[in-house]
Amino acid sequence: MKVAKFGGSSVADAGQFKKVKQIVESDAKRQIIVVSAAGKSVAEPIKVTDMLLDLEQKLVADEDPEPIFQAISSRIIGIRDDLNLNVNIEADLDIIADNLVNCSHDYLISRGEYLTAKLMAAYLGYYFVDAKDILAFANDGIDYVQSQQRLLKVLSKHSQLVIPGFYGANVDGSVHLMPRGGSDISGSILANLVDAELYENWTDVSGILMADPRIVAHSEKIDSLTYDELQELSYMGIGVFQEEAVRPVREKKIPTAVLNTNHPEAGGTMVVSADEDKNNDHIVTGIAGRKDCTVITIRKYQLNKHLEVLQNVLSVFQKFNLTISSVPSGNDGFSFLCQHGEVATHLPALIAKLKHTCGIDSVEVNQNIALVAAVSLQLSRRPAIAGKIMNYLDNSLIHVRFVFQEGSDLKIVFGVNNDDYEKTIKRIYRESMEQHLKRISA
Ligand SMILES: Nc1ncnc2c1ncn2[C@@H]1O[C@H](COP(=O)(O)OP(=O)(O)O)[C@@H](O)[C@H]1O
Ligand SMILES: N[C@@H](CC(=O)OP(=O)(O)O)C(=O)O
Repeated sequence: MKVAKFGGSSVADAGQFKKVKQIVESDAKRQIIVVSAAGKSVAEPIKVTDMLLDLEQKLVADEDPEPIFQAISSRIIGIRDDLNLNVNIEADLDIIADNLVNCSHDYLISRGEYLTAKLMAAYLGYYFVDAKDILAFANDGIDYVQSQQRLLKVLSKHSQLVIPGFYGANVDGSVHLMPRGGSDISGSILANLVDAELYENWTDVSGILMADPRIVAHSEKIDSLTYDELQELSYMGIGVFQEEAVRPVREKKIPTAVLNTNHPEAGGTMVVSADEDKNNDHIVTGIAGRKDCTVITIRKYQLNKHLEVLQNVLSVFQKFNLTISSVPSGNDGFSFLCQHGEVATHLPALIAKLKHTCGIDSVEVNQNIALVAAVSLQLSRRPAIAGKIMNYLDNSLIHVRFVFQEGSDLKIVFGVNNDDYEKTIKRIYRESMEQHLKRISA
């Protein structure tokens, strides 16, 4: 059995639905279909999920939600009518409208997936199952045992299912929403639950590219990479596969393919375990990064002898509810990396608290920093690669503010100024491709 997840771009309109149907019907093993909410297309500049978020804003601001609700409804009804489907989707829209005022955030934002899956099930002639009746979430994440029991029960009666992505249910039965891009996670969990022979993640690019195609035009495709490499790339920000979607497939070593709904014939990227990976001749497997980081460096003379200071500092970060990664910077210092958007409003209060309650000698803040990571299994085997990349950047006059290697040595991260972000990615890409071409022609 195969689990196939189709992203928002693959279900953006009736034309995309037709492509999905062709793909699904070309392989009888594609029995579990997961869909995102209708996403962007040439004619539709906004994802339904973002329209729902706008709708929620209107409700919070006590403004009239009707125009956005109508826009969402006409998009969904438009797909239904273009496909000549006999589905009373108005009944579902009425229920959502009735619930608007009192419903939870998770319920409202998940309705794009719910409605899109209803249409897809009717179009494919598959059985619709609500994700909240399958994916059970407890406090510490997905409950695999309960979710599997529920899924197998449905599968014993219906062998072809469409399930909305992006949500499941809490213990009390209410909707549990996943992070943005979460349909990838739903598909991956479902693949785990049925021990799928393949998890297919259908999107609008022919696989995972070595670098973001919006930065490096005609970037080389990664033919295969390991779960760990994908995890690192996703963590660093490649949008094509949600970071939390790696674990469920890795746990059961389920081969995972990233494929293009618009060009199924083009092939894609295979994600496999390290012992099956064939992509050993690139010095860098992929490059990813993100802008707008804030680096907060604390210093304390002989910090290694005063670990209680670090403990105090960490508890301050915890109080402000910040997601951080931390890096030792020399004997007496420690740097904490945060996303600017998350830390900006708290910065003055955070700095004051760090200065006055933690027993540190100094605190320094650097903003507008971009992180760029080169990820490769080869980095752990050939440490000199890190030095080579540093050389390329130095030759390009890119000021590297700091470097660290982490993630079981699979990734080396360069901190550069925001303005150098694209240039850094392009430079690492160009040099690693040149090295690769030299190696294969030698
Ligand atoms: N390294 C990369 N390889 C492929 N796509 C990437 C990469 N980095 C960023 N992307 C972007 O991710 C997009 C696909 O993710 P997403 O928009 O979530 O698709 P979907 O709607 O199918 O879920 C691509 O259109 C591409 O612009
Ligand atoms: N619709 C949700 C979940 C999702 O996975 O979407 P997509 O597959 O289009 O990235 C979002 O926009 O975040």
